[in-house]
Amino acid sequence: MLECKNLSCTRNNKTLFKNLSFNAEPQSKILITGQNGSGKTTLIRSLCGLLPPTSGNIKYYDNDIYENPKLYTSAMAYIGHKNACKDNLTVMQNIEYWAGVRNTRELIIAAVCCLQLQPVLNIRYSELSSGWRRRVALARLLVSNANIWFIDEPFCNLDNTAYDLVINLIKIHSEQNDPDLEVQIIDGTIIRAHACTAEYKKDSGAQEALGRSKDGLQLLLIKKMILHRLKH
Ligand SMILES: Nc1ncnc2c1ncn2[C@@H]1O[C@H](COP(=O)(O)OP(=O)(O)OP(=O)(O)O)[C@@H](O)[C@H]1O
Repeated sequence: MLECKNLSCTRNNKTLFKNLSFNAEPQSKILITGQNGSGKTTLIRSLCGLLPPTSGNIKYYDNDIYENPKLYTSAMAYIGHKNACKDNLTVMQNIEYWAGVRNTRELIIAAVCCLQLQPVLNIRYSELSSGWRRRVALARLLVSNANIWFIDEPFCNLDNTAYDLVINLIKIHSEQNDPDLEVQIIDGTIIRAHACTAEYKKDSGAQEALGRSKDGLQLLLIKKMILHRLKH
């Protein structure tokens, strides 16, 4: 589904990654690990179509995502470091706005339930704590109805409850069938990609709330600093 060939990226005369190739099939999960500054966010932004790699190409169902971005843009959702929410809107208004952009109003309830946003729906985004802000941003994954999720540090600022909710979302999105693919960046230049297995906690009802939106959900790419939390 997503085919990456010989990706390289140089920034400020420093090679961040070189000749990185991997394929991501539906239902796969890719975990990107590496030291601070090694290029994880840069790689994700390249895969999202936001930062062309120095060389190599990325194809989504045989379409180069930089030459033919339209199909790809509507097929993926990206949650970066910045939550990209509107300060002056309430939580509900933010979610409604995203659903309006994607024409997915029928997914609003599932998104609210899955992130358990009911207590803050009428609060202005600017008045929320960091953890709640992150939860609101993650709700965008659900209303996007995207095949591919890119999440940069998904667990940043989350408490244990929210952490479990996000693990559930990841599990449901990828249907937990296939082994993960782990891409590791070491010392900024050495790249390896291999299969690994992540164990997830038992789900706690989120699946039911997500039922209607499940069909379109297939692949997840995450950058994570705390790999061991998924494995233990
Ligand atoms: N806008 C930019 N312009 C130039 N260089 C940048 C820019 N953003 C990041 N860099 C550089 O690219 C390198 C990789 O940064 P990146 O944010 O991809 O790393 P990371 O692995 O995600 O780091 P962290 O774990 O700290 O979030 C760093 O050396 C950084 O200084």
